[in-house]
Amino acid sequence: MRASLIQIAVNPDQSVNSRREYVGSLVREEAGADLVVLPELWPTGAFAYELFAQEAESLDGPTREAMAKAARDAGVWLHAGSIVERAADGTLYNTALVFSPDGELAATYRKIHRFGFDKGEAVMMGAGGEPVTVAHPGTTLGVTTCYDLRFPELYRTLVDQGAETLIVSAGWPERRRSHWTLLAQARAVENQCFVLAVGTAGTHAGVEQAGHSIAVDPWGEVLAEAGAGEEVLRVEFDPARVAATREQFPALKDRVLGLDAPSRLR
Ligand SMILES: NC(=O)CCC(=O)C(=O)O
Repeated sequence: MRASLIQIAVNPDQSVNSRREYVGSLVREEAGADLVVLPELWPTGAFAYELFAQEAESLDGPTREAMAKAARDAGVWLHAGSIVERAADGTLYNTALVFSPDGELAATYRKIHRFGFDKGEAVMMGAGGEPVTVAHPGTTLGVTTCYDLRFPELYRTLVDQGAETLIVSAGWPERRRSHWTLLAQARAVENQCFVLAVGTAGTHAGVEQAGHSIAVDPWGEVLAEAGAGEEVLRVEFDPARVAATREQFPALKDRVLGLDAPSRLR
């Protein structure tokens, strides 16, 4: 599998329309990859809350159109990051879009864990409720978005649904970069999966982004890591290593089920 993680610098001086065109051209340059992955909410930036209502779009909107065309032109599977989706009832969701190489929308995923720390996303957006896997011809993908990375139970559910390669499409701040790297490796080790985690670069809405997109193997080793700036991180991996790792060190077989009691913190 050849995967390209496109770490976009969300430049607030660029219009959303011109960023769509630009990102489409970056995807087209990855023709030949088996999978291309974009970060969370790259049209606006994940922390540009003041733009969410204005730039919200339906699942038939301009980002879908631009990314379907880019996937088709490049002939690639494309996880096109996420958009601010406006549902038919007016609710906003942070929704990831996955396209097959013919430009068909193969899957959507509404982010389940909304970022509540600064009250932005958790106040403005609805929560998704459906874990999503995608049957890519090379590997089963588990689709997750940014803050989800802190919640291991979602990843366990995806593994139970057959996920072998866990995607984390993010807009993660520099302030908590050590958590990003640590959690990406933890999700890989505990689930004996590949993790492909792509973030944004630059600064938007006053929040410096971490960059440092990362690919981790099922043993927790870092296969490739980006720097802080805009970059395409290209990585090759063999999905058969998931089954091999699980056979050689069968920790998942020793799970004790039924420990997921309701949280006392709620
Ligand atoms: N957009 C996000 O989900 C931000 C997550 C984050 O900053 C963190 O978990 O830390």
